[in-house]
Amino acid sequence: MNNPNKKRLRRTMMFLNAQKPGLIKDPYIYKADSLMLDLEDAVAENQKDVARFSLYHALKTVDYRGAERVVRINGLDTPYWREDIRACVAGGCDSIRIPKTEHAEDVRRVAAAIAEDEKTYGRPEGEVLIIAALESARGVMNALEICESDERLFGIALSGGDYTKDLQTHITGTGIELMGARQQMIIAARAAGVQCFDTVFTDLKDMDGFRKDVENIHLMGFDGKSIINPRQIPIVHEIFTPTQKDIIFAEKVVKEIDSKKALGIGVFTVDGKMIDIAFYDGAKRTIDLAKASGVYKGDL
Ligand SMILES: CC(=O)SCCNC(=O)CCNC(=O)[C@H](O)C(C)(C)COP(=O)(O)OP(=O)(O)OC[C@H]1O[C@@H](n2cnc3c(N)ncnc32)[C@H](O)[C@@H]1OP(=O)(O)O
Ligand SMILES: O=C([O-])CC(=O)C(=O)O
Ligand SMILES: [Mg+2]
Repeated sequence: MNNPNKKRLRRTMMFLNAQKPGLIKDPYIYKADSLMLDLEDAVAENQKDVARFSLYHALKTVDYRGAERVVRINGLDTPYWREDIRACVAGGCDSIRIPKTEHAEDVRRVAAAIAEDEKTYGRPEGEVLIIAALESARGVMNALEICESDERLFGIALSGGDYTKDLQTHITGTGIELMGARQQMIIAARAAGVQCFDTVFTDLKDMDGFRKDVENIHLMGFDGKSIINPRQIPIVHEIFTPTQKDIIFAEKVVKEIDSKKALGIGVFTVDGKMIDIAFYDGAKRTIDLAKASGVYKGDL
């Protein structure tokens, strides 16, 4: 089960309420990398069946033009999650987001249900992937076991609203209250070789605060961010896409390391900066990210 989509580009993962046909009929126009159709907290309790029905038909009929179709199902402590998975798999979704994940076993329960439904609805085994949202102190403490829980899991995401509630604090806009969780989660994700995503920023009036938040999580090593509104997309894509200056430098590093290696030279400078083999993977990653983002013009 080696699904190449596990590593796809996911700078922006945009939530939209599956209850609203006006939102789910054509959200690909905004060009988020992933669309997260929500059956959980954005949907009122007495609208769960309506939202699931509408989601199924959207998955069946709308061409999302290459955007990943992720569905956030209801929690495993609700009566809805099993039917949610059936609608997702039968409808043709790409991935399932598990909310409020606390243990590796939560992921394995969802994976077993997906496997059953893939068989029933004739989909290839392993096609539907999983992302686990960590929304509590226990979930964050168990980040590594969750990252290593199942082959289908491509990543974990911090869900700051519920997480700060569990910590008995609140979202401040400064990021102080999220520091520990962010650090622990990115370390766990990298140790396990899966992707890691930051939480939503809900103050749509504070675009400067949003930009600072994105800059910080980019520097911490996150792969992308959950977002709630199309206006947030260009800022995240700008920060998460390598600049032409970064790309040209990375190309020089890769080419120089390759050619100096043949000459038996291990350490040298590029544009006045010391370079050795330790810089190779980082430079390669910049080029791969540039290619995936569609901004690479070179020949590597
Ligand atoms: C803590 C959590 O659990 S977060 C996850 C659950 N939350 C969600 O799913 C909320 C997702 N976001 C939204 O529903 C909306 O952005 C809101 C309610 C926050 C704000 O809505 P608005 O005030 O209408 O936003 P805004 O004026 O910027 O909308 C501009 C356009 O973008 C569309 N739009 C807004 N948000 C989204 C979205 N998430 N996905 C797709 N389209 C969207 C609007 O429909 C509007 O389209 P129109 O110009 O054709 O009418
Ligand atoms: O996943 C997210 O970022 C949104 C969410 O559910 C939370 O903040 O609790
Ligand atoms: Mg939540």
